[in-house]
Amino acid sequence: MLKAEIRKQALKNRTLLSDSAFERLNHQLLVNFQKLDLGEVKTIHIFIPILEKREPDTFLLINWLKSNHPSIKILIPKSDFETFEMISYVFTEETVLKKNKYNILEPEGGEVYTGTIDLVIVPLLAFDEVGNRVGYGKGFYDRFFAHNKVNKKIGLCLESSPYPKFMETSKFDVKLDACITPDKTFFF
Ligand SMILES: Nc1nc2c(c(=O)[nH]1)N(C=O)[C@@H](CNc1ccc(C(=O)N[C@@H](CCC(=O)O)C(=O)O)cc1)CN2
Ligand SMILES: Nc1ncnc2c1ncn2[C@@H]1O[C@H](COP(=O)(O)OP(=O)(O)OP(=O)(O)O)[C@@H](O)[C@H]1O
Repeated sequence: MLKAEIRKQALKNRTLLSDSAFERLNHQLLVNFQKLDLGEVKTIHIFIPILEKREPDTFLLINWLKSNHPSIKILIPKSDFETFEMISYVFTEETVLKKNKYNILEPEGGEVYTGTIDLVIVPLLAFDEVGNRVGYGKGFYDRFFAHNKVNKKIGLCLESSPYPKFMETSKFDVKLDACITPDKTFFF
């Protein structure tokens, strides 16, 4: 199956989820996220979800981090749709979020972070058995990994099974170290 077809199918599957199924899957993602060893982690880059598009509810993860790992610096992305690059902003109680034209909440002003990032949580539509990913297909995360120093990349996916290894890979594709799904976490 081509990535474009997988993307289409995964987007469709998401729209078919009932509210209660979506809530249950998000809770399971949180439980599996809580099992990660965050001992060495000082900075986490995490996306703010487009809940109306049924993206994994990372607010649950962010709130858990704030309560249980208050010393971890939380970074959120701001996208430039001309260059397809993302900039990292420090997410604090003072951060003002504003919707961009794609309905993504993004920081307005605040502190830009340019140092090493210990862990990036990556939004996924699907993934394969060796850690290749399918996102929206604009290459934001591939560019981000090419231009930033990142120690670990972990995907969040509402679908619990990997696809067979994608045949279609490009030199820009950066593999995940792990993928958290509602059923289990896969390590690659
Ligand atoms: N919540 C969230 N934030 C994120 C991402 C993401 O996947 N989820 N990104 C990950 O890259 C970056 C933004 N990437 C984007 C890539 C493509 C489109 C886009 O083309 N949207 C179209 C069609 C989307 C669709 O097929 O449903 C649209 O909304 O009209 C939007 C954002 C950074 N922030
Ligand atoms: N570092 C880079 N420089 C230039 N182009 C890039 C770079 N990284 C990725 N791209 C381009 O961006 C597009 C990404 O498509 P791909 O199907 O891999 O997206 P994806 O896996 O869904 O990823 P994402 O979630 O990052 O959008 C490809 O056309 C690729 O050539």
